[in-house]
Amino acid sequence: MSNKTNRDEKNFKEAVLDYHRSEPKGKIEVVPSKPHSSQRDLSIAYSPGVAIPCLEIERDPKLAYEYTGKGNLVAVISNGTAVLGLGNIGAEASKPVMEGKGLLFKIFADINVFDIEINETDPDKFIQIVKGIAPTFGGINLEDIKAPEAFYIEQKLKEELNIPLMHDDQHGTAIISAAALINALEIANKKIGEVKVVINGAGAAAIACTKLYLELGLKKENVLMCDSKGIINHKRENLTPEKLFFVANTEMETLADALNGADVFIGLSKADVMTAEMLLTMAENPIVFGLANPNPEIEYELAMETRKDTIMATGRSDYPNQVNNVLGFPYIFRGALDVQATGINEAMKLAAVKAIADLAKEPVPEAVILAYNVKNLNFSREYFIPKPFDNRLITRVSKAVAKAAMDSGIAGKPIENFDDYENALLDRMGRDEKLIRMMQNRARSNPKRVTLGNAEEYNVLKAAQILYEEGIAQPILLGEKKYVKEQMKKFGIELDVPIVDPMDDDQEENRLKYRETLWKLRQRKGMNEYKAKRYVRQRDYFGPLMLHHGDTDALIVGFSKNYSSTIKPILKIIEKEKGVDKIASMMMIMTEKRPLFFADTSIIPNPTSEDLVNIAKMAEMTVKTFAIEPRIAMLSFENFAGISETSKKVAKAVSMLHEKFPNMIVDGEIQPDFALNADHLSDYPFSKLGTTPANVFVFPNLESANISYKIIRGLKVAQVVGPILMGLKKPVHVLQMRASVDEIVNLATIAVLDAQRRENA
Ligand SMILES: NC(=O)C1=CN([C@@H]2O[C@H](COP(=O)(O)OP(=O)(O)OC[C@H]3O[C@@H](n4cnc5c(N)ncnc54)[C@H](OP(=O)(O)O)[C@@H]3O)[C@@H](O)[C@H]2O)C=CC1
Ligand SMILES: CC(=O)C(=O)O
Ligand SMILES: [Mg+2]
Repeated sequence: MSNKTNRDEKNFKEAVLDYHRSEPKGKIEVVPSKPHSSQRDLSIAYSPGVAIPCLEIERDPKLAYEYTGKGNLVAVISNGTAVLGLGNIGAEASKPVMEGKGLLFKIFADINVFDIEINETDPDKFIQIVKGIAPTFGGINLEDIKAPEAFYIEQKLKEELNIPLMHDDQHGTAIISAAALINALEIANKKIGEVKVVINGAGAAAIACTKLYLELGLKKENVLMCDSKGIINHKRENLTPEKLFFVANTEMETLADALNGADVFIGLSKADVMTAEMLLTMAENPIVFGLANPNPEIEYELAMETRKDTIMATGRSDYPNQVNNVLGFPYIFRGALDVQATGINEAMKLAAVKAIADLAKEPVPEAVILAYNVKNLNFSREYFIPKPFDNRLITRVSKAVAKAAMDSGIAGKPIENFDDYENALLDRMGRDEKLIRMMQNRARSNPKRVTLGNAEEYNVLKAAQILYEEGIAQPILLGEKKYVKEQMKKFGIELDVPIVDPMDDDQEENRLKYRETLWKLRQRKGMNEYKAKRYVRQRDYFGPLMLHHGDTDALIVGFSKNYSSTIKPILKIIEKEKGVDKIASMMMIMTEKRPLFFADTSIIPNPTSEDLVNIAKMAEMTVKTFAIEPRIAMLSFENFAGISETSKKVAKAVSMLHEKFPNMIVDGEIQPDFALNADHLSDYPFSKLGTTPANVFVFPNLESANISYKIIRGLKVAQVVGPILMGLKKPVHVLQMRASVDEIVNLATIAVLDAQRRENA
């Protein structure tokens, strides 16, 4: 080991210990979930009030799910006999792992955990203890208990308890590795029914994994299983029933023998037991899962150096394809708890395998790509299993598991509406993407052609891929064809959509048509035919002209140019809507609770009262497109006082709005914190806003609007969508410079809805 590696390891060790000992020590704590500040609160939370739910539960034990936290509480229980790959280190020493699991349950699936380390190695006594504490919990996750005791313990407890219970090292590992195996086989172009598989390890994880692979089609005669003594063959004596099941009729003895010609190696044993020489003897495109923790059976670098065609997964987060049960247990328990399943059966496990395997083939959201600091993730040798921070796992896996529990008849409380359930899952995780999802669903019902400018840029290409694959829009890429294709290749983005290059020969007809139009539109504004001919070869003009002619339904531009130079050609070509004097723009701010809309954020520097009236009216109409009732606050830095010049301007706009549009919910001038707060609003009973907080903010000038949303964007406290251009006859929107992939996808989605609205108008 080099000095550098030594130093890195030492630093890492210190960092890990610091993390664990910093206050509050450990990784999880108990937090009250109900009010507790008054004497009355305490008399309800505890005696005497608490006796009432106690008696209710005595009458009907199922009511424990109603009146206590049981339904969302899982016990993570170990006796410390097979902790990671560290072996029998004892109950107390296993506590950091169990607390860690508690943390993962909470952050990934909002499940509360008590970690319980039991100092008992006798299986029957252990079972008795777990049974004794079971009433506390909605589910039980057994962890790091050594084989063969683990099989007996789990089996007995499953028979005796009727809550979701799973030994995660067995089934969690089986589920995730099976999903990875299905996908790795697809990449290797091999069939599960034909491959030769070597399983190294014959413990809890290995036995359960292999059994699940058999259910998926693996042939038992194609399996060679090895334990610490070598291949489990017919010559071996004193085998446990679990090992006996896998006895192979072979004279071969060693792992090296077994691997000769094998297609797949699954390591669930110990670090470094597989050598480069062994790997060299495997069949082509060898699938190598080195899953021992913390270090795999063969180091990733060594495997890849030895054979370039290796398709590899490990249990580690620092290499591609991490097979870790964190991809499964939070979501499997979430789904099982939510339907009050009486167990975790094969149907639920298989549903989880499929959901996880399928997810790896879908385009990866930008948030995940950013979390892993990579350029792109596409289904490939380097990515065939979803990443732990993929926030789609909760909806995909939990839904699949809950549904399987219902279909297989073990759900105590079936889910009535899976769309509502999906929303509840997302709400639980505090990710308010509901509106975006609703918008995307509506876009999908009638996807429109959306032309994306600057198509050579990665973010634009990635956004186009998502829009296309998710069926939100039919993207058209506007850019230099050759370069766009090169970039697609470079980023591994495969996308079969039209690429429009204004310079290309195949655009000659359009160039002529657009030249004529541009000249006619602008001939009294200094445009001559020669200039028009030149301009139509520029994308800034070509895109708006496509839109003008209906050769695209919507246009998204501006990724790499500033707003004002991007918007100029648009305004020369696309007319304003009837009755609109000045166009304006609006940002949608996706706060945790609900969306807010800010206008005008980028067009009218110092609006007059009349301008503010128009901005409010256009904002009202646009917000209605999202099926949201607009409640408009006309902002200032005073509340209904009209003292400063700014407030006077706003107050005048408000009185014009009240007179012209008596049904509009609009008032001011008001400060934003008052407009957002029901208590503060109640001080102004005369206001049209009543006591329901406003959701649309019309700012007194561009500076305040622009600065406000940029603070939010910069702080990353809420997703910002827009700017949504208001007042033009056609759906065209200008991106913020260097917009993120999500921002482009969201704005394109809005453009599709805009196009749909105009089609239906
Ligand atoms: N990546 C992941 O998600 C997961 C990884 N794991 C890892 O899998 C490993 C096993 O865990 P688990 O099944 O719970 O533990 P067990 O104690 O139940 O099983 C360990 C198995 O490994 C075998 N073994 C030990 N040394 C060797 C060797 N040199 N060659 C072949 N086999 C050997 C043992 O053989 P014998 O029977 O002869 O004692 C035993 O069968 C651990 O490293 C663990 O970290 C586990 C769960 C999830
Ligand atoms: C990941 C896990 O559960 C283990 O290594 O034991
Ligand atoms: Mg474990």
